[in-house]
Amino acid sequence: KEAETQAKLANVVVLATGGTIAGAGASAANSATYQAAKVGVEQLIAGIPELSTLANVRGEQVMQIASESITNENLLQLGRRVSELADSKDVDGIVITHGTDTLEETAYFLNLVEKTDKPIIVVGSMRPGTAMSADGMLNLYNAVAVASSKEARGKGVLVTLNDEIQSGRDVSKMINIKTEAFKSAWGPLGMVVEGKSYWFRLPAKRHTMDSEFDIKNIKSLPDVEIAYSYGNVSDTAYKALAQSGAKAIIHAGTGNGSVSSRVVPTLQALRKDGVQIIRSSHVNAGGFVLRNAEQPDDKYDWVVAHDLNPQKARILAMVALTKTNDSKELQRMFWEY
Ligand SMILES: NC(=O)C[C@H](N)C(=O)O
Repeated sequence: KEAETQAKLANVVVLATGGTIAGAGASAANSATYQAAKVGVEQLIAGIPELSTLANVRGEQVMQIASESITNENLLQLGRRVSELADSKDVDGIVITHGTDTLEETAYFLNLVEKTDKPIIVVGSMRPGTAMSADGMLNLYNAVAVASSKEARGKGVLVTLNDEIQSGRDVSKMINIKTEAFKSAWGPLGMVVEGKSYWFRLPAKRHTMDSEFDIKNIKSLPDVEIAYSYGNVSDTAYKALAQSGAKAIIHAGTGNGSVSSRVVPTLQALRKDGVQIIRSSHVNAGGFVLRNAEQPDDKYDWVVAHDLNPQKARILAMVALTKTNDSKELQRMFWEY
């Protein structure tokens, strides 16, 4: 009987990378002061016996780090492991436990490069498991529920926190002290309640199966850096980043990606030297940058990131640059993904 139930359940692999969801604090009152990346994947899974009613779950510790320290090498390592598992007929869904600081970057990266329609869910938590009212347990339970469901197939990489199912492309960490931390300017795709998912909308941008990028063809990622803009900004950071070898600079601009007149001549010169200039916005609730609005992008041969925030624009620029260095092609990709 037990073997029969097991055979019917989906096979879900939990790839653990660290973060607060694997964090531990000195006391239950420590919701904000703790060490990330302390608890191993086996302990995380064992802490939620109810997972066994959702799926046959097994864990793998891919790395054990706080996500602010993730490198391009880590991204590639994780991406390759996800791809191997997705290719296996014994795996129905993949969950990645991850720190929340760069969770949106990893989720978007996987959304671009994984050629599979199997569910890939990235999950984190805002409080360590040792804290009162820790959120990781339910977030992980929800992630496994979504990963084991047929309805999650073909919807791109998803993120489950705070009972919501978000698109890995759109979602961003908006606040660092609430469990309601992850938002998308365009709204969640659905909700998970008591292990069941309820869907309301679908992602419109190209992803996974429909993407022209494939982790199997990516050997390394080029250097793409971000420069932050504000009143009285100087061109020092832009110049230094270019000098250190950046192939593209994401301008984390004010408002609609506007560029200070103090910086425009430098960005024009850098573009002439071959550096791609990509205008994004750091406004909090979601930027929306349009070509030739605010700056003459056609004339300067710059690219706009549209609604991608600077950190997501960096991910797409790196992946795109593995295929092309043509600014028109880059712009096409920024509209399509
Ligand atoms: N809530 C978290 O997971 C934050 C942590 N610094 C991390 O990203 O690993």
